[in-house]
Amino acid sequence: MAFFRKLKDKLFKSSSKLDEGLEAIVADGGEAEAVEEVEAVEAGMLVTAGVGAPEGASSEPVPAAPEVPAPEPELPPVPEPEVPEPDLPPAPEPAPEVPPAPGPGPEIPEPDLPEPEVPQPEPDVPPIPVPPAPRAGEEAAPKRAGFIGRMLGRGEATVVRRVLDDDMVESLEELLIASDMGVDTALRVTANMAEGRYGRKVSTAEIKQFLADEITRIMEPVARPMPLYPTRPQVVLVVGVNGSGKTTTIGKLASQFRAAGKKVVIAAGDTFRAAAVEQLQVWGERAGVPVMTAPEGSDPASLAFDAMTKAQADGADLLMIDTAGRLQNRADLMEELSKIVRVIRKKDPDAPHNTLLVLDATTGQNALSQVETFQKMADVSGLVMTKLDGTAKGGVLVALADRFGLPIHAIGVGEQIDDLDAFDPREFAEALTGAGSGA
Ligand SMILES: Nc1nc2c(ncn2[C@@H]2O[C@H](COP(=O)(O)OP(=O)(O)OP(=O)(O)O)[C@@H](O)[C@H]2O)c(=O)[nH]1
Repeated sequence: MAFFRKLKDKLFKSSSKLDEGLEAIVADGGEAEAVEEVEAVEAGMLVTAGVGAPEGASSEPVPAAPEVPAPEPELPPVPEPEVPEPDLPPAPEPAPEVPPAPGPGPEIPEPDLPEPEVPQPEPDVPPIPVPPAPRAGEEAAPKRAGFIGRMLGRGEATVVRRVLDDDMVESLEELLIASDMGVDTALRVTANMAEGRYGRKVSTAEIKQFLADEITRIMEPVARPMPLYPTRPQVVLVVGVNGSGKTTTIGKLASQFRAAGKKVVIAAGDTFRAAAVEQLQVWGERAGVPVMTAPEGSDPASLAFDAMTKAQADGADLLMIDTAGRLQNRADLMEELSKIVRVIRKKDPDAPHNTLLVLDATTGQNALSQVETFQKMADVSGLVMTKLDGTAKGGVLVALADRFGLPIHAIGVGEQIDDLDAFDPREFAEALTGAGSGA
């Protein structure tokens, strides 16, 4: 899917941060297992040594890691080195030139494990990329390098798996909090994900998929495009703090609505800054949509009223009203927003039909307080999250969905006119966690 690829490419910062963090967590205390042992574990034939699986845990099958071939139920519970692996490419042996595996992914070979804790020198093996900032007490990178190094040396197919226990859950919580998911949401996501899986061995690929599934579950109810009504004009008020991307979003939306055959009018409600009006005019030109303006410093509520009158007279389908960026702690500016709403309701008591709050993903947790404040002032009906490209804070979207349940109509992933798309929870979750990336 083209957009998925685009989103994955553009969400690289969040994704790589989570990717690397998850790999480090699994590697820290994880053990390399031969692929056939993994198969056996997935088929429910092996019991994790030293860890008592809680009652009920074994009743839930562990989803197969994407890179692992189908289970072979007839295998004995102990890995048999002599079991052939016809579908594996012959491993170069030794393979010093093989670059270090970036993930637990197409993992490397090792039938005669386990004896993982015996560190072996690997003078000829290139160093593994060090995962980011290990948390206090973690020594993920060195351990992982040892394993992978030995695996590379042997050229045999293995996957690193770690028992899902309290320590691992705690590390996952910290990682999700660091990705701006917020404490409450991070705790809920990890708890739900771990439920029924305690005591099981999981690979990075599986953890990513479990997380993506849980995030998708939270996000699905809020993924709704902006509703269109038969009312003419449907008034769309666009609000948000300075620089959140309101003007850009209006330009992108206007372009899409126009392409869908809608007659659109834009009102440049930021009458305080001449530059803002000019910027909107540029977007109007790009989108092929007229932009109504008012002299600098004039009352934005008055412009909104005039724009309503014109849009009604012209039979426009949509009137999109830009507003000045306002900080949520500026009571005077927030009051001015209320005035715009009061005035346009003189023309249509149901207006605005949509109040879009545009949030900049890079502001992280501050987005939560912005929603709270704007909800009080402007009865927000939906969200647009911009600048998801290139931020490590994409997790805030999960927190927003979890806490407010407001519809997310669209996400911005760039500055170009077509860099706005419908919000797809599955694609977002997989892009955020790196699931399905082969790791
Ligand atoms: N990378 C990226 N940049 C964006 C996105 N959306 C908007 N921008 C950029 O963010 C900056 C601010 O966008 P504007 O649309 O001017 O924001 P605004 O909310 O209208 O700003 P004010 O009028 O100051 O309140 C511009 O440089 C945009 O190009 C996005 O999805 N991704």
